[in-house]
Amino acid sequence: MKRLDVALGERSYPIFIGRNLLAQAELWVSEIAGKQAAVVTNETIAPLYLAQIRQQLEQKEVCETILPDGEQYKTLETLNQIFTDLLEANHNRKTTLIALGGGVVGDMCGFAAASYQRGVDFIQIPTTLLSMVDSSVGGKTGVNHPLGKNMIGAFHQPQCVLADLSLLDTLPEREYAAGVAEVIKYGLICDAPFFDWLEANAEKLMARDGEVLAEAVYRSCQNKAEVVAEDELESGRRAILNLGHTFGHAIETAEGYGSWLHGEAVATGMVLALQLSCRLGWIDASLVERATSLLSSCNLPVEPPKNMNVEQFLLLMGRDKKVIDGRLRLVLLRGLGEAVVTSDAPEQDVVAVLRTAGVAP
Ligand SMILES: NC(=O)c1ccc[n+]([C@@H]2O[C@H](COP(=O)([O-])OP(=O)(O)OC[C@H]3O[C@@H](n4cnc5c(N)ncnc54)[C@H](O)[C@@H]3O)[C@@H](O)[C@H]2O)c1
Ligand SMILES: O=C(O)C(=O)C[C@@H](O)[C@H](O)[C@H](O)COP(=O)(O)O
Ligand SMILES: [Zn+2]
Repeated sequence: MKRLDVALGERSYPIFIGRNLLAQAELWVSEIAGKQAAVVTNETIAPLYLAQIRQQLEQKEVCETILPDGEQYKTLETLNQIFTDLLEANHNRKTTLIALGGGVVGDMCGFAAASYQRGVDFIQIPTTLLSMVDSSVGGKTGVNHPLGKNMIGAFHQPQCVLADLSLLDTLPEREYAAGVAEVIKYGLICDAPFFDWLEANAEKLMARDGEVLAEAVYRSCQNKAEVVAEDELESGRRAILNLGHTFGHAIETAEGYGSWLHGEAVATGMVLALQLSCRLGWIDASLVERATSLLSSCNLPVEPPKNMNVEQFLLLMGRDKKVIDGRLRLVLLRGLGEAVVTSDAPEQDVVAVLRTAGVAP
């Protein structure tokens, strides 16, 4: 088992990474300060792992919420189910919420924890690769709105993150690949040696080789923890974690949340962001090719959907949370491992990149 710490002063917390960690109560049950705990999970994960959680929480007064499964349920309406269950079970401000699931459950449980009785503790037990390497770390929580992705939410840090790699044994291939997109993101934005290592180990990573997987999760969390520690509330540098997301969120929103997985939309979004960086003369075409080929070899899409047009992209990208004074702010690369947040990309170049990628006007 390996441990990393997210250094945020009094909000600091550990990330534990290893196999068979659920059974190690000293790592996470010890973080529950009171006698009440509430598990939030979904209908797919509950039959797989809820019994193991219950076993560890025998001494606690436990409330359970089992959400419907899917990005399309990451909404304010579904969130209310958590509040209703907590209130019916008389949970007070000393309760601790436990997110057992992927990024959807984690983001919703985290937002419930941020807002239930004005804020209670929560623990992240991520069950997907994506949630282990990204969404469980850093305290971004929230839900989608039909008009935009993650538009309602709060920053709320967990008490700890338990990344139990054995839970990935049941994760479907397509979901696993979606997580790999966010892993590759770290190499591109801030860790060139990690990108080189991923190129060399892509086959083993996709085969879920134990050592390679553990290293990929560790390096990803380390990179994310460093960025978050520097800029918890995204007033500056943290936005680099959004590489590909302005394009990607537009795809997810246009497709109605769910037909494109988040990681898939980010993969395509990163390719578009790199193509734009290249068009502006900031990176070589060879880097765009390397990234595209790595993402492709990990079974990720690298071309935008054929049913979206440029107008739709620009409308949805215009609602991105990074927009200031009506100007798009994009995460682009100045080199491998050198992401920048910029409003210097002219709209005509964004349009040209989309058109070259086959998007209709
Ligand atoms: N807060 C953040 O910083 C952050 C970062 C990245 C992504 N996100 C959000 O995370 C979400 C995507 O997360 P995700 O990719 O984990 O998707 P997800 O939560 O929808 O989970 C993917 C699918 O896998 C199933 N599943 C989960 N764990 C499983 C397991 N161990 N075995 C079998 N099936 C399992 C789920 O039920 C679901 O059907 C998006 O909403 C995205 O916006 C948030
Ligand atoms: O932690 C962050 O910061 C990120 O941007 C990580 C992203 O991978 C993640 O998808 C996040 O939810 C996007 O946040 P948003 O603020 O662009 O909605
Ligand atoms: Zn993301």
